[in-house]
Amino acid sequence: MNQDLRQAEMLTLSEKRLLKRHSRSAMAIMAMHTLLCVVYFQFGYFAVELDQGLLMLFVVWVSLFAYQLLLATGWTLRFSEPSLSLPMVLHFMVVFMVSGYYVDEFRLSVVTLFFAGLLLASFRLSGKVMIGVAMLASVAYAMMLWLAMNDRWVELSFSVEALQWLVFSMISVSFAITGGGINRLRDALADKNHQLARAVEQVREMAIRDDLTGLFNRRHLLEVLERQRALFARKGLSFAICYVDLDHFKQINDRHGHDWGDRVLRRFSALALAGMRDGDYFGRLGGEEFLLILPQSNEQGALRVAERLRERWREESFGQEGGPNAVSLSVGVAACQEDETVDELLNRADQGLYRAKSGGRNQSRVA
Ligand SMILES: Nc1nc2c(ncn2[C@@H]2O[C@H](COP(=O)(O)OP(=O)(O)OP(=O)(O)O)[C@@H](O)[C@H]2O)c(=O)[nH]1
Repeated sequence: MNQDLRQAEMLTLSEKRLLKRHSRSAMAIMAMHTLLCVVYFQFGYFAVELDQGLLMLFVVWVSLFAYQLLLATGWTLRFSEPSLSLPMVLHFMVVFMVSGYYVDEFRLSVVTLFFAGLLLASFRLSGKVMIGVAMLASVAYAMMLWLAMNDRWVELSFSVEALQWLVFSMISVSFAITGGGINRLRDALADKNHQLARAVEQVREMAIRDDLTGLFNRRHLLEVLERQRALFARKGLSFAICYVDLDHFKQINDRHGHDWGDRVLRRFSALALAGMRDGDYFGRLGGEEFLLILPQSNEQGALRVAERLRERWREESFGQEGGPNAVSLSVGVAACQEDETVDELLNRADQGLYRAKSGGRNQSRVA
């Protein structure tokens, strides 16, 4: 659970980083466009008055900063497409077409940066949406041209302007098609990453689980014990263990077959797991031996847990299904002592188990 939360947090963090990069690129494109317009204005090619031009600059940059702010705060993460690439590229389109209207001599050059916007959007938008945007841009260019022609018909050459429109439309569609390809590659890569992450998670699970029962395996139990041992040494958090062994298990295999032995092991695992407290650890050490690790427990508490498990297990019977009637268990209980190693603790619990076995089995003993 905690692992999932951590992963989700990391995903959100990397998504935030990507969004910041995305919005910085958008700002850079608009900054270049602004610079170009300012240069054309200086040389008298941008046909607006100074105050009108400043107002346009103000509107463009305020809206861009608002977009930047939404992205930087992570507010857009609630959307399925948090970079807002579609509104961004449409915003570029409107701005570039409006400036194109005012620059007759270099019209195509001021709308060229729209291709950079398309390329940026292609990291997020599907091929179909990209083609749609490119067609819309082509229509917007034609409308802008129609308005400019209406206003300044005598000065403009229809054939040159129409040719430039054609070039713009063709390049837009080409960018959209290439962008669609980039997008598909990105999706395939994301898919592969997802599969890889799942495979890593499966390998991790396989490394800590026992094949037959699905419980934690010996290696993981020893890791947990070392961790509990360190917590005890550092923070004084005590813990206890129950070393559990099914009685006369060899006879089950011998009389009822190995499959029945496996079935009993699985049934016992499920029963023990079902009765466990959150925060406790239960696993199979090997064969018919199991280990219960009880954080923040002393030996009396652990003894109660062991006895409860023994009682519940005694009520299980496989006789009606053709298996053994009742299988008892023996438990060795030990609480970790200061300066005791994990090996020493396990040995002590094993001694308790030995005493339970030699005392007639079907009982728990504290060591
Ligand atoms: N079915 C099955 N049997 C297993 C598995 N692992 C170990 N065993 C068997 O468990 C039996 C353990 O026998 P012993 O160690 O003599 O212990 P026991 O018969 O339970 O006797 P006590 O522990 O003294 O009560 C052996 O026959 C092993 O072959 C397993 O995964 N599946």
